[in-house]
Parts: sequence; C-alpha cells; structure tokens
Amino acid sequence: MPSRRALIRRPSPRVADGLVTHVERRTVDPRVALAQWRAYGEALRAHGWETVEAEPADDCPDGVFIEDTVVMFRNVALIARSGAETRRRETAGVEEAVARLGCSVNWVWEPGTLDGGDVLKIGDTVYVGRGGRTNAAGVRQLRAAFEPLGARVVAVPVSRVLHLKSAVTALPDGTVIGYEPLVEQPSLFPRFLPVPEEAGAHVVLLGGARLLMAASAPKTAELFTDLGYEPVLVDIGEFEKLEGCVTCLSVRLRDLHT
Ligand SMILES: NC(=O)NCCC[C@H](N)C(=O)O
Repeated sequence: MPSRRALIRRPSPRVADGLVTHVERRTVDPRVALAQWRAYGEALRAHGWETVEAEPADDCPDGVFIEDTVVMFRNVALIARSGAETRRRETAGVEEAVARLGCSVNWVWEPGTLDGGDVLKIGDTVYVGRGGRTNAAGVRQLRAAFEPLGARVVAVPVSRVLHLKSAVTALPDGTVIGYEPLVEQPSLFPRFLPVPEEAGAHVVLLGGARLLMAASAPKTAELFTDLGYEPVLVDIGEFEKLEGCVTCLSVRLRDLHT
C-alpha cells in the first residue's frame, strides 16, 4: 500500500530566533508555536496521515520547517543543502528518519544549495525555484537526481519571496495557485489560478478534496469551497511570522510502499 506518512519535527525552544528575510521581525511565543505545531499534527492525523517525528533539533531555530531539509521523489530522498548556512545542521536527524523509513538517500553537495521549499511537485513535473536559497548547481543536482527516475524538472526564477512554494502551490487537479503580486511568471505554469491572499497560495493536499491551509486566508478558503474543495484550516500564525507556511511544517511521503 502507498504510504500516508508525514515527517514532522517539533519546534525548537529557540524558534523565536528563526530567520526572517522578506518580512520584519515580530516576536514569536515558543509556547504558542508549540501548541500550533501540535494542532497541525492533529489535523494531519485526523485526515488519515500517520505522523513520524524526526529527532528534535533544539539548537536549530528553524528546524520545525522540515520541508526545507529533504525533497522526495518516488522512494528517493534528496537531502537538501540550505542556501542559509545556519540551517545546514538540520539535515542529520532527517536523513536518519528517511533512511529508517526505507528511502534511498541522495545528497545535494557543495557548491549546490537547495531548500525543499523551492520544490513543487505536480505529478512527474518538478518545479524548482532558483532564488535566494537554491542556486544553479542545486538545480542541476536536482535534475541529476530525479530525471533518471522519470521527473521533468522545470526551473522557475524566484526573487519576491523566500521560496517557490511561498509563492505557489497546486490544487489536486494540478492547477497552480498563487497570489499574483508575488508570482514572477505565472505563464510558466500550464494552468494558473490567482488567489486573493498571500497565505491562500499555500495548500497541503490531504487526500480527496481536502486542502490543509492557513486560517489567515479566509477569502481563499471560500473560493476553494466554491470550487468544490474542502479546506481544513489551521492557525500557524507564529510560523507565519518567520515566513513559514502550511507546506513547510511537514514532508509527506506519498510514494513509499509499506
Ligand atoms: N518552506 C518554507 O516555506 N520554509 C520556511 C522557512 C522559514 C525560515 N524562517 C527560513 O527563513 O528559512
């Protein structure tokens, strides 16, 4: 059976020191962050996902944003090498977790940099954002790792936001959604639907018509409901202060057979 597992990592007690690049720093309450993270995990479990916790990385303020540390394609886990040097220590526990789950493990090497938040998979198409965190060598290494497995890798310039997936994600039918002022070239995507809020650009596909999304995007949730989807809203306000979104708090392992 294909797996319905999601890798997560609890927030560090130092989460308030997480990086900010495109937003002004605001105070983050570690206790509220932990409560929001727990509720996020609950939402995944309530919709049929088994959550697997990677070893906590308490010395890494941004460790909770586990999506950035690894990119999955089929059973292959590509361990990322963040464009933010201070985030590189986050990968050790994740590497161990994916290996234990039976993934084949591959790595991005120097001089390559790549953050998982820059990688959006839609079927066999893998969009990769070339921006502040992912460089050209990282893009080349992603191609080398996944194209032999059948992926078609499409590079997309990203400069207005932290990661490609800060700007766009996709609905279950493959329609790319994004908040237009932050998307450089919507025409790169075969079908693009603008959404009315920045946080509305981020969905995690829970299965069927269910979309996990941030409570801070109520108008977009209404739009999706009107299109026949079922939004499941979670409050991730403390993580949004650190430029996080719903996608970055988990890595879904969809193609592992158990
Ligand atoms: N994939 C993501 O959207 N990750 C968010 C990372 C936020 C973190 N504060 C960072 O700047 O790296």
